[in-house]
Amino acid sequence: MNKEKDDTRQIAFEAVCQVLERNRSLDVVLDSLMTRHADERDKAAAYRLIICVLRQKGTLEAIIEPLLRRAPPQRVLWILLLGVAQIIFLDTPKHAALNTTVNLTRKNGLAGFTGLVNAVLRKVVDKGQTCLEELDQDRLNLPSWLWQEWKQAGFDPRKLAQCLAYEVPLDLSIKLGVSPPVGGERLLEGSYRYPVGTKVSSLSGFEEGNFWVQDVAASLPALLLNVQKGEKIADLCAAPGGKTAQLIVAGGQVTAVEKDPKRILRLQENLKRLQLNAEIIQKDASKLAYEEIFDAILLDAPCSATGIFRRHPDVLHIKKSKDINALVSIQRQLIQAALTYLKVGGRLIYSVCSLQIREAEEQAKYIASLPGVKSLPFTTEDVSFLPESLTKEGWVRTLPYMLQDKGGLDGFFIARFQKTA
Ligand SMILES: C[S@@+](CC[C@H](N)C(=O)[O-])C[C@H]1O[C@@H](n2cnc3c(N)ncnc32)[C@H](O)[C@@H]1O
Repeated sequence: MNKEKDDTRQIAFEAVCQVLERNRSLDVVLDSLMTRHADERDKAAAYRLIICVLRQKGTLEAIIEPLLRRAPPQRVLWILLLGVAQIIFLDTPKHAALNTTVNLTRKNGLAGFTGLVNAVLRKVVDKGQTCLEELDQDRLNLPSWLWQEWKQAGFDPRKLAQCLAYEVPLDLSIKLGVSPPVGGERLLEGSYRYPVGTKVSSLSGFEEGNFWVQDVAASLPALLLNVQKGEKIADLCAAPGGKTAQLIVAGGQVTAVEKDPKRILRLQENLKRLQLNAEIIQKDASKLAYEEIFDAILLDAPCSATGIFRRHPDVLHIKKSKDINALVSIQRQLIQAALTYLKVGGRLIYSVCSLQIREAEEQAKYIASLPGVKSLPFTTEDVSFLPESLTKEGWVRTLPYMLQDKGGLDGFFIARFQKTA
């Protein structure tokens, strides 16, 4: 690919195509696309544009739709989304947004649509802001199935959608006995928050492996396992390893299991940087030959990841309601396997970064209904830092609009059980 073609907007366009047409996760897409770009500022600009389109997709479409006489080819629509995002939400000078979007149309074999793109964007420059004020952006930016399911779950979908409007701060988990980099706010034992835009690799102590990036909500499952020194712990779905690191730091002898060969490399790299050791096994965690050997198990199960939509707005578009049932059955296989590997008397934490009750609250009820298992409810002391996350059943349910005055947190569900027989 030549340099001229390979610019910020081209990268954003290709990323948007891959996410929206092929349902690929943005992280995976960026891993390959961003390596083409050496310039850090260009990468940051491309990322900002992609995230904006994915967060505001419903709103952007509603601005564009009345300006079109008929639906254009899908790729022209993606190009329009990129152009309108720059005009309405980003600080791109309007003439630059217009010219570069028209060029993008031409460069991608859609020269027959440059007139249309130009005309639509001119109208958006004139009337876009007025049009924006009349739209229900919250409703538009969430797919209706998520709005419905979140409402039925008792969450406030409007407040959840509003979380898309804010940039997200950086949370670090800090190794025991190490001073956190300056400028952070302590949220929890070992978890510090840094202002929006902080670059982790620029913080002192990064090379030394003093800390790792992990949303404060994501640090709760391992924390709540309450590892005692020397306990034999399994982390069954481990990569990229944020929770594995916590379990090791807490004093556990950790076996980290991960099925995905690429993700296991990241787990290995992360533990290496942090100078932490675990037994690492690349395998399907539901198919291990263990029996009653672990004192405690963390099952941070694969899930729809709808709870992390603020940093990963691609989940709003690539996950569909019908995907959840398949995940529920994988989660159940992992739950059953985990209970086999656990000693009698041992603890199991089940967690998901999902806001879907089928993957969370209903799975906790399922686990509690299994023979030889009892629920170990959490108490207010367990979650004194965020008491509103404690449910009446004794589960922990964090929602992105909790801790709002400090910048919110990811949506997690965490439940604790004991194997009794
Ligand atoms: C929610 S992520 C785990 C995040 C991780 N616990 C952390 O804190 O960094 C779920 C992980 O489970 C892995 N996975 C999915 N199915 C699995 C299986 N059957 N056995 C082991 N790992 C699996 C996925 O590849 C993914 O890395």
